[in-house]
Amino acid sequence: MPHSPAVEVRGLVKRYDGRAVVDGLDLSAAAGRVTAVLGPNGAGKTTTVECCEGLRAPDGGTVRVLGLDPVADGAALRPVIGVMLQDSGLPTGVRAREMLDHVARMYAAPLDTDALADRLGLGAFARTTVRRLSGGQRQRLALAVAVVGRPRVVFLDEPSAGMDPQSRLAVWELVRELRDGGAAVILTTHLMEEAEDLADHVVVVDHGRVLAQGSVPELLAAGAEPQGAATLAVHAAGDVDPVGLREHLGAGFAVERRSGSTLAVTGAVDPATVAAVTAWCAAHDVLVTRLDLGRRTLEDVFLDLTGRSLR
Ligand SMILES: Nc1ncnc2c1ncn2[C@@H]1O[C@H](COP(=O)(O)OP(=O)(O)OP(=O)(O)O)[C@@H](O)[C@H]1O
Repeated sequence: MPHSPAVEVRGLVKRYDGRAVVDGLDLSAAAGRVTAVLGPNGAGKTTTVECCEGLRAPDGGTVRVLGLDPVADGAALRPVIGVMLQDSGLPTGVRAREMLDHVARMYAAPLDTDALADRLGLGAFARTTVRRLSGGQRQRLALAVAVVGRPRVVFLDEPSAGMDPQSRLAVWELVRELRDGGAAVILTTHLMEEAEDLADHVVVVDHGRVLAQGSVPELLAAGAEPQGAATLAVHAAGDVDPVGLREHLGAGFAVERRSGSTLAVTGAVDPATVAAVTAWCAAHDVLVTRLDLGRRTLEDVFLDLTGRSLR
């Protein structure tokens, strides 16, 4: 029998003030898989996820979670889904640990709250009210609350936003365990590293539509450089002028700014190109701190698909 997806979204439309912020979006997420939804600010990720959670009613299309309609069948779904909202959504006057224990009591077979609190480091702020938690602490509590009921489907909206590196690693480990335990995990993120590390399936959305989807290797392969071309990332200690370097390298090379001090040189990069780049940098008193050849990242694919301008 074919395996039906845990979450299936077909032709989803959601309008605000007559404007479609989700505009015919298709998405499916399987059990035992992490599905990452990526997209620029305002792309429609949260709106899509909130339609799956039953928090918003679609204006068009269908959403099914474990075969049920999240709005009409909300009561049946609530015990088997876990939700971590972007703004945590937790009541602010309750102490952190009391909140977790209270939610745990609502489920038939919750996780051991001592162990969960321990691994997410909640002990340090167990008696602090939600209102007084730092952003990262609140995120950790919201994640614990989302998973304590052993959900079959977990929605995590930017789960590691604002977290320190230690917390992020703990979150990633927990997400992998949920997946390995058979849950369908759907997460939104702006962290390409998070998607590369965790996701079995990546869905890139913009303007409320899916631009591309697949595994990370599939997306990287689909956006590969033309035959013979490669990208050399030039990381420098200070600002680098892409126009000057492009003129120095001549026709056949494109030079783009990736961030203030990183340039991407694309073309038929050979040893002479690398020498020309470092010679130009030396002549302009630019200290090169790192050179990376070739490895296209998910961020490259994302920027190619969604453009480089701010929204
Ligand atoms: N309740 C609302 N009323 C009106 N507009 C809304 C409402 N909720 C969301 N929007 C608009 O819908 C669009 C999509 O928002 P959404 O939160 O889904 O984007 P997102 O991809 O999650 O963005 P981000 O990465 O910034 O979290 C935005 O332009 C937003 O302003």
